[in-house]
Amino acid sequence: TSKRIPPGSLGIPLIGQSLGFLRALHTNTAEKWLEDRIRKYGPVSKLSILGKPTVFIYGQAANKFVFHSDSSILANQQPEPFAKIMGDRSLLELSGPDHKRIREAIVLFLKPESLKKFVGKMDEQVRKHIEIYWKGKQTVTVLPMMKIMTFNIICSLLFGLEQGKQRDQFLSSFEEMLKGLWALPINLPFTQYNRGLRESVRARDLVKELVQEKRVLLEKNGASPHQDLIAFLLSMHDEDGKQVLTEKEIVQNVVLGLLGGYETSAITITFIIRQLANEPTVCAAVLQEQQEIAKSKASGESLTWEDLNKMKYTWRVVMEVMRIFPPVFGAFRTTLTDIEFDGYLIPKGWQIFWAAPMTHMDSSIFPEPSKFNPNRFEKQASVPPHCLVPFGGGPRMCPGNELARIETLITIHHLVTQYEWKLCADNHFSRDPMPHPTQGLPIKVWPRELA
Ligand code: HEM
Repeated sequence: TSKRIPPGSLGIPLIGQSLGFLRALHTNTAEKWLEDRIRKYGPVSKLSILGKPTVFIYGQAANKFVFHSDSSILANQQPEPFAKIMGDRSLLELSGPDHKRIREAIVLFLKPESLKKFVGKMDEQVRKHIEIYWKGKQTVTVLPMMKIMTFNIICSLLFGLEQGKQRDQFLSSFEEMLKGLWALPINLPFTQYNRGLRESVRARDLVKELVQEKRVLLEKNGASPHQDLIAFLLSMHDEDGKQVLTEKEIVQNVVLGLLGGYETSAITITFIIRQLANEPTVCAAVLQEQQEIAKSKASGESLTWEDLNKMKYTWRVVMEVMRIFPPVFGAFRTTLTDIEFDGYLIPKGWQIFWAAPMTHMDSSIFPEPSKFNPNRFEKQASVPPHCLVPFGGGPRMCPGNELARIETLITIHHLVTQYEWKLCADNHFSRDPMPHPTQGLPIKVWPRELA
């Protein structure tokens, strides 16, 4: 082929530009880091991140290309740390029929019609959380509290695991696993990558035990297939009576669901709380919408699916928070053949890197992009396709988006109707690689006096 490989440099072997990029994420200058690249090399450029040659592409057409290219040319193979820590049978590593089979099974459990019946239970868990961690307190550090809450919700939904020692063991393993994902793939004692690898083995062993316990319970008819994701997947059989997912696939994919789901949701809720403190007018409008819903309920009555569908303004606030502060900065694909994009050749086996902020903060797509303005979503059709991508897009779009919507709306409902708050720390945040506000967002809280 006569096409050119994109401009740029691959840097020092193995390390490439990883350190510079990770530092930029940490100091919350990753958008600028990428903009500098674009100024220097143009819209398509090569670099090396997390151990592999990579091409960075951005914009509406680039997002469409990443999310909708056929999986036979653009696979979801991740950089080495993701692959080793998450395992070779997780959705993140699979493409084609295997991806489709596992994803369809998980989506069947996470689709809105199935999650509807968990709204009451999630409502109960959010109230319990607020009762324990917020009631009577003068200050609350939001992010760690929200991580506990979303971890608990997802643990009971995916694993059927309620509060207790087993669940606490999980939390510490999962935190280390998450940190290891975006580490340099240098496996020496005391590196973050090494800790991530060790904890991933421990976490998978814990989940394996849980799967085996659940299998026994199901065989004795003591568990409902619909009570949690593990029971659901264990109960799925094809026409020949064969279990649709192997035990290894169940283990790796419920771990993926938990890892993909709890910190992302906790961060979204944390940034909403931060934003409501910074934007009194927006906060007043959210309060008004939520009080209308609260008025229609008896004291202590749970929120329902129908209530969530009335939270239209609050949902616009959530979308605006995810536009400006996307929990997932970006992700990778791997080319399975030489492919062409925008006149350049991207060789087989290279990574492609997409980054959400590049369209979220583009003024030709979202006018005055730094301005927090939930009303920009009043007309859904006003957002062009492939531009608002906090959950990705296409056949790999986040299957947990409905679960995230439900837990976020329930939490905001209870917090704004019961409490007021103001920030105790500055507005700064860093990305590790997910955005973390200074000191985890400590706030002063007091009960809301009802008018
Ligand atoms: C606000 C919360 C969340 C955000 C912002 C988010 C974001 C994302 C993004 C951007 C992707 C696509 C990555 C790519 O295309 O490379 C993704 C995939 C995924 N997410 Fe989420 N997520 C959230 C919550 C959840 C929850 C609650 C779950 C699980 C219950 C979950 C499970 C997954 C899984 C399994 C995938 C891989 C799907 C596949 O490859 O087919 N996520 N998520």
